[in-house]
Amino acid sequence: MRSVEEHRAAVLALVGPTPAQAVSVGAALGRVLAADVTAAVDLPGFDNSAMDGYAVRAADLAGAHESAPVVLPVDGDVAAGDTARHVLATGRTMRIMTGAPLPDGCDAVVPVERSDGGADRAALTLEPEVGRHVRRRGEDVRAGDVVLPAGTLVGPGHVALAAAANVPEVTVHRRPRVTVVSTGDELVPVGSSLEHGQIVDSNHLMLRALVEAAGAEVAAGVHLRDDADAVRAFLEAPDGDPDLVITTGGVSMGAYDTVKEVLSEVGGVEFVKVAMRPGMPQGCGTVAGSGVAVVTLPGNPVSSFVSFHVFVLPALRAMAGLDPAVDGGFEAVAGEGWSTVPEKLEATRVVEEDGVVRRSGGQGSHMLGALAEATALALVPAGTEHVEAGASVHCVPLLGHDRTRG
Ligand SMILES: Nc1nc2c(c(=O)[nH]1)N[C@H]1C(S)=C(S)[C@@H](COP(=O)(O)OP(=O)(O)OC[C@H]3O[C@@H](n4cnc5c(N)ncnc54)[C@H](O)[C@@H]3O)O[C@H]1N2
Ligand code: MOO
Repeated sequence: MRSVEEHRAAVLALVGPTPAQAVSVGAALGRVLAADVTAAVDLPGFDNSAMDGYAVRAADLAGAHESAPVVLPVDGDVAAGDTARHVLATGRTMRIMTGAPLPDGCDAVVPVERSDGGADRAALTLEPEVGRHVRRRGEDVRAGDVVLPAGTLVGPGHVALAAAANVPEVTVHRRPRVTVVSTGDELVPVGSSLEHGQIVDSNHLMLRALVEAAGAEVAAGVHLRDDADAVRAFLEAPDGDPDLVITTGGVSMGAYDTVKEVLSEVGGVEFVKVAMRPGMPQGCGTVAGSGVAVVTLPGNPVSSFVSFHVFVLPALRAMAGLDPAVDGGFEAVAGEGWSTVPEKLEATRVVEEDGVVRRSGGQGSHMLGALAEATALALVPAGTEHVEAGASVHCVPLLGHDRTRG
């Protein structure tokens, strides 16, 4: 049997980073920078006031105090957005608002709270030091600084910084494009009236949701019956011009396991047993002839879900320009004991709260009822028969519950 690491490496070998493209900074959320972002302007762009108050020359307020105000004539206002260049004369003040450019000659700001609020003459009760309540040009960022390095997964704060640095477009990796294929004669669309033996094609919607939750794009989605010709025709020329095709179902030992049957015949895709539970039957490769990269996931819903996290997610990260090895893994304490199979790595679906994990109900690979509550996978290594209550277990967060991916 192949180890989890070996199969993950085989899947990763199929893919590489997607090409770079320019996008407007406002559309960069969730994308990975393919090039450094360099500030076009200083931040702040000009010396400005941190307070609503009075622009002053600090030396004019020597000795000012609550009990000994210094009264200065007010030479008008400077508001945020005022583009005029004002000059502050010695022995005078101007009312100034937060973010407004400092008049030439001004070296401090007295907050309005330390005044009588006068508009023509103001009594000021603070003796400020030079620089008090002043935000200096370039104190945060200098024009020409690399503010975001290539490889950054763009979050809201990164969008804000690039925009403030007056960078209208950034270069990012194209979102990985994934075509999702579900297979099986028993499957019908959600909302159908179910005949005996039929089930809803939930993996299809589940895998689409996982692809999107991973920040990738669903290039196309299709359900195929267990018809070898239809499966062959689709996999040789899949819809959506995808970077990767993921299939679910039809990879085990059954008489109608069409994906395995067809791709074994076409060639280029290897079908293996991986020492993992759930998710033992797996396949991956490039379809001979077309060169389409395919990862074939098992059909059992929980197996498919777990396999996506363990094998497909690292590949999507690599395609997006991220480090595939970063998985947000964390150590937790088992809040209860449970048995596992010693021959395989067991991906127990768990609920994590305050660093303590418990199983999320039944662990059967068909049990979506128990899966939905899970927040993480506890990865119990092969060789373990029982996880003892109180033991430390290594966990990875499920998509939507990630804490430290990036
Ligand atoms: N004789 C053996 N039988 C099985 C083995 C084995 O080693 N020897 N392995 C078992 C394991 S482990 C798994 S996992 C499954 C994998 O089977 P397939 O990938 O071939 O999947 P199917 O047979 O098509 O379906 C399995 C199961 O999942 C349901 N299913 C399939 N697709 C969907 C979907 N899109 N949405 C919802 N549910 C789906 C399907 O109805 C079956 O119940 O094989 C075991 N058997
Ligand atoms: O591995 Mo299957 O994936 O155990 O149900």
